[in-house]
Amino acid sequence: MTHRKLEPHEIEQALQQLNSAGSPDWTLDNGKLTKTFKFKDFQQAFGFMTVCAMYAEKKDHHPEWFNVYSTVKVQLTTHDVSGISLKDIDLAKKMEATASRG
Ligand SMILES: C[C@H](O)[C@H](O)[C@H]1CNC2=NC(N)=NC(=O)C2=N1
Repeated sequence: MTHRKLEPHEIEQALQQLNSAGSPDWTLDNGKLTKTFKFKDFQQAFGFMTVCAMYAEKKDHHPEWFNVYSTVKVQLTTHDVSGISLKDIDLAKKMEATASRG
């Protein structure tokens, strides 16, 4: 997995890809790949976080996130490169797949 800091046009392309499947929820917010996931209840939200946490640990790439009941706001960035890398895109894709699986 690449560590290179992505160029703005590459991030734009990745955002379009991430959003093409569903609603245009992924944005670049303060230099971070951001989305607020809404679930049915806390159990669904925490189940999502559990799956993503194990994936993050396996990949050694960890999200910033904020959970209130059924809402999980995630902010992805790569500290190593002070920006967005393919690691963030990969984690975002995993989060999409996990959330849509329910
Ligand atoms: C030492 C360890 O590999 C690094 O600190 C990893 C851990 N998790 C990480 N997570 C994120 N989001 N960015 C990083 O640069 C990062 N680096």
